[in-house]
Amino acid sequence: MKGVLLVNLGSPDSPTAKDVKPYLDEFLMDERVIDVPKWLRNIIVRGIILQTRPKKSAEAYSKIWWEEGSPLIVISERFAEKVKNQTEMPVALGMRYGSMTIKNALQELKDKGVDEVLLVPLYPQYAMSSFETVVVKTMEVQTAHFPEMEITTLPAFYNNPDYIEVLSKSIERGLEEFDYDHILFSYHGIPERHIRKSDPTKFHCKIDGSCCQTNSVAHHTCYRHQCFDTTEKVKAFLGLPEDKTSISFQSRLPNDPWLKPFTDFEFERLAKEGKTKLAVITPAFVSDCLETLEEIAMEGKDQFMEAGGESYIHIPCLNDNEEWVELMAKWVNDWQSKETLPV
Ligand SMILES: C=CC1=C(C)c2cc3[nH]c(cc4nc(cc5[nH]c(cc1n2)c(C)c5CCC(=O)O)C(CCC(=O)O)=C4C)c(C)c3C=C
Ligand SMILES: [Fe+2]
Ligand SMILES: [Fe+2]
Repeated sequence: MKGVLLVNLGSPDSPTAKDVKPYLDEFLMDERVIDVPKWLRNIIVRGIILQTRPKKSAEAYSKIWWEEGSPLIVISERFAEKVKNQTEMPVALGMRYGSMTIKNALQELKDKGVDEVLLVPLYPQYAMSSFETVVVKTMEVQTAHFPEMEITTLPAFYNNPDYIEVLSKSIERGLEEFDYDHILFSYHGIPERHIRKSDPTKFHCKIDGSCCQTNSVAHHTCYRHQCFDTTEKVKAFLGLPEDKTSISFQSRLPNDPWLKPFTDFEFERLAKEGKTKLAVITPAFVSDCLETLEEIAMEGKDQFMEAGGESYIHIPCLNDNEEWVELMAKWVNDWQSKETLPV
């Protein structure tokens, strides 16, 4: 029998340093996130980052935590529940890190008689630190515990026309009541090195896109160009003028070169250039989370206003929006009945 496994990033169990620490330990000790030899990762993560970050992160999580729990988890659960209502197949939800494990989710599917699974990493763009680690972890769990299960992965949907339409319409709704003079597309950053590592052509990512024009693998452009592609397609769908939009990358750790321009620097640049009414969208995330609710909606607003901005909104992610649920249900049901996957 066929079934669906939705996987998102995960969150700590509570917004306390005690629970944030083991969560960050699992996250940052992932070799696809901090991609250095294990001995060095140990020193960087356990010897340096985990000494101070859990307290700081716990404070940030406290600001956005809901009564029901982590926004990312609660939203993902609502989304999964709605998708469940639109398909005959069993649907389970797992997280790459934290206590809602992929293993438990696969067990839930197995208990319902599932032996053919459609794995849906809940990331529009393909990065080794997001999409790829979900796939690798799921395959490891499958090999170790569920060898009889067959797993198929839904590809990154960053440029799928139906996804672009659903995303664009949600942005349009978000902009209805807001008189903007600029829209910033802020994507999660990654170290530049990750682009080179997961760029299928193994060349440096080039601004004109010539680095990654091949269809030989599932993610036929690098993460950075997938972000550009999502942006360009939304701009085309909504007819947004070139001079009213730009792209940036948020969230970074010190020491490595990360993708530029940085979102926080862009807030200052835009305000100084006289773009004082700013709308920010975050299309690397399908559900709102710490990175959108705290870093963009709260901190970002303060940074922009302090730099001279007059008005600011963060347009929510797709979350459990009906059109997004319907699209996901269409994708999974097409896989069930016709064996087709979105392209
Ligand atoms: C959109 C996809 C994501 C990519 C790519 C990604 C890469 C990446 N992230 C870190 C470090 C941290 N990220 C943190 C939070 C976080 N990251 C994503 C998504 C991607 N990360 C989400 C959805 C979230 C929010 C989780 C939530 O519970 O709401 C954090 C934890 C918070 C903090 O301390 O700031 C860290 C740390 C790295 C190093 C990286 C690529 C190398
Ligand atoms: Fe992250
Ligand atoms: Fe590229």
